[in-house]
Amino acid sequence: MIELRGAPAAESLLQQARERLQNLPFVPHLHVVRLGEDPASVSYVRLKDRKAREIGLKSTVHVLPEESSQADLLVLIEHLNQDQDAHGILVQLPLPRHIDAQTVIETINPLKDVDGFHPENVGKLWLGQEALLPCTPAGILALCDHHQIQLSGKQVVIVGRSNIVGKPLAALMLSRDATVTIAHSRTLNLSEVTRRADVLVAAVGRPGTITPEMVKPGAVVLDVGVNRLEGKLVGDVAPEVQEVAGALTPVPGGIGPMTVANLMLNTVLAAERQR
Ligand SMILES: Nc1nc(=O)c2c([nH]1)NC[C@@H]1CN(c3ccc(C(=O)N[C@@H](CCC(=O)O)C(=O)O)cc3)C=[N+]21
Repeated sequence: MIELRGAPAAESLLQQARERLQNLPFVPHLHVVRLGEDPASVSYVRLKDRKAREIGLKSTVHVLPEESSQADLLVLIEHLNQDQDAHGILVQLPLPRHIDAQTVIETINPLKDVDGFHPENVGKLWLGQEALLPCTPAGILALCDHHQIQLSGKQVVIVGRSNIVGKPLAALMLSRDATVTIAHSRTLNLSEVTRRADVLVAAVGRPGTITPEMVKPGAVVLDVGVNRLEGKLVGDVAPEVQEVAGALTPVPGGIGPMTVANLMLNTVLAAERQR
């Protein structure tokens, strides 16, 4: 089993971001908005802020109280939309229940939408037009490229149909001429479907979802899960899958670092387009 480590692939994305940065007459500025003190959100936002500074971007984290109104959040976003010194805007998800995430996402200027979640960017992605791409799916493609995993003509099965991973990843895999299946919680005979996969992607958010009998021997397995289990970070793929897979991404140290690296690249790309 080949371990598909994210760090070296993430480094080449970061290198690309640094090089493009050199050719800009100003320093791009990433703004991350967080509501409340959910420990996972605090830790992810810190990771993004630290990496941004590390590669020489400006980074500001805006922390609003958990009980802030949706109107207050929208006012901040509209302010950042107007701000010439805000090139990337990211609102950390999940948001508290009294706030409608879709409304928030649609308020962000699509040119500054470094998450690639705005409907304009989603539409462009499916049309094959230039767009800001969602960080995790784009990171998955970059990881495949780095490890020379061929996608053209292959059976790619994605388990999970979220707007942030499953659906956009399907569009990106299609653009690479893969044959794409999206499976989900209602899929009948799930293991029959997953066993057809040359490349199997687990993006469900539940530990142990992918078990060895669901994997074709030798298949590439990409674990997008980030679950905290008894204080440990685990993916969606059961450890025993190592005995069957031809290649597997570790958690941590697999897709996670690719997501953060792509956010940095997106911030630079967004800044280039705002010149
Ligand atoms: N608007 C928005 N955009 C996001 O991109 C977004 C979000 N909300 N909400 C939460 C998820 C989750 N996410 C991760 C980022 C980095 C790692 C990461 O770097 N993980 C490390 C380990 C980090 C650790 O130890 O906790 C790894 O897998 O090696 C994981 C998960 C981005 N998300």
